[in-house]
Amino acid sequence: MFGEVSPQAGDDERVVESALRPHSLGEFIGQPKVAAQLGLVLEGAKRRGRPPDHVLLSGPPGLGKTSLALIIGSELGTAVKITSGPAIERSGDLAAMLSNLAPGDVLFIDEIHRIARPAEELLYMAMEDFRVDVVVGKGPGATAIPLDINPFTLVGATTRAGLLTGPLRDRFGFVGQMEFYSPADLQRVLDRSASLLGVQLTGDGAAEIAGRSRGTPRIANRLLRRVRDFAEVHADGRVTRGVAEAALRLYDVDHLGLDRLDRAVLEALVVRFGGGPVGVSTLAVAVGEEPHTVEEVCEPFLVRAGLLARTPRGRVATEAAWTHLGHTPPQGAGVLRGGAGEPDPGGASSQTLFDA
Ligand SMILES: Nc1ncnc2c1ncn2[C@@H]1O[C@H](COP(=O)(O)OP(=O)(O)OP(=O)(O)O)[C@@H](O)[C@H]1O
Repeated sequence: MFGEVSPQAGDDERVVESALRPHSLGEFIGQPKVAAQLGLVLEGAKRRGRPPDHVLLSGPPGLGKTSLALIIGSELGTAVKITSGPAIERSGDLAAMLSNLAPGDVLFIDEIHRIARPAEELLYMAMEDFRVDVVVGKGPGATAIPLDINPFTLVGATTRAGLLTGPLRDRFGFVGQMEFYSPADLQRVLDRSASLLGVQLTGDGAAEIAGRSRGTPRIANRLLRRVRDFAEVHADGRVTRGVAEAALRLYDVDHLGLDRLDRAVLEALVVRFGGGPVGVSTLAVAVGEEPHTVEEVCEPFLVRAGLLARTPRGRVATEAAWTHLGHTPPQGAGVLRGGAGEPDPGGASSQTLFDA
């Protein structure tokens, strides 16, 4: 049930992704607020010689939550055991995991909002008192035997902090809200990755890729690898602005960084549903995707980019979305001029991503 810290050999893309991970807070680019706050939490714990408070990291996929969980382990000099909410099917599985932790270990639970309810309840006592109740027997004769476990630090990651129950959220001593990265920080991520991969990346090439990376380091690194392929096959291997533009055109990544699925969502919203409002499930069916993929992968960025708004009545395309897709926005009232709906679940500020 525990995942390995290093991914399986043979899975090239994941091996590269792991190789590109920052290993210390000093190496971790961007997220100045979370990094500074977390640095303090870890330093305080180290000085006291005690495991730090439990940490919840929240934000859209690919912003560095797993990287930070691994960094917490390496900064503390302890092992990190990895699992995920959906992988914990029975509370007994979680009890076994918790009782196998060595003193001070970090337990990383990705997608913690998807943990089953009985396992979540077991986690409460483990987080607070470092104890679990092991239930022996079934039915009316069942008894709960309390079992001490070693002090540990739970690091939970979630793309949907709002779905966490109050009691679980309250047991985290530190909550880090990850923000989308600025283009300047993404350029630094790209420069670092290029030097680790031995790719010649020019400043304007990095700027071009950064501007199309949806504020997300994982996407920046993925685009860099695709552009590198293009540079090696169709050019002299150097990643310049021209090479990046040509490669990303080939891979259907537009100048705002929208990919095929983002555009399909916007196109369905604008063309099939006249700009909305429409429910997320209907929208997901229209593009042949799972509602949670549309909600957790596409929407945070589309909202942040001011292309889609979440309103109490459903999803609505903004005027910018109509224009971006090459359609004329309907005239008159009712067309939103910016992402004026519900705030981005990633918690990103209202600063536009495309101002650099
Ligand atoms: N601050 C950063 N500096 C440099 N590289 C980063 C940073 N954050 C993330 N990355 C890169 O982005 C990749 C994705 O990061 P990570 O897996 O930690 O994200 P995540 O938020 O856990 O995503 P998910 O929730 O989808 O698992 C990493 O392999 C790493 O190469």
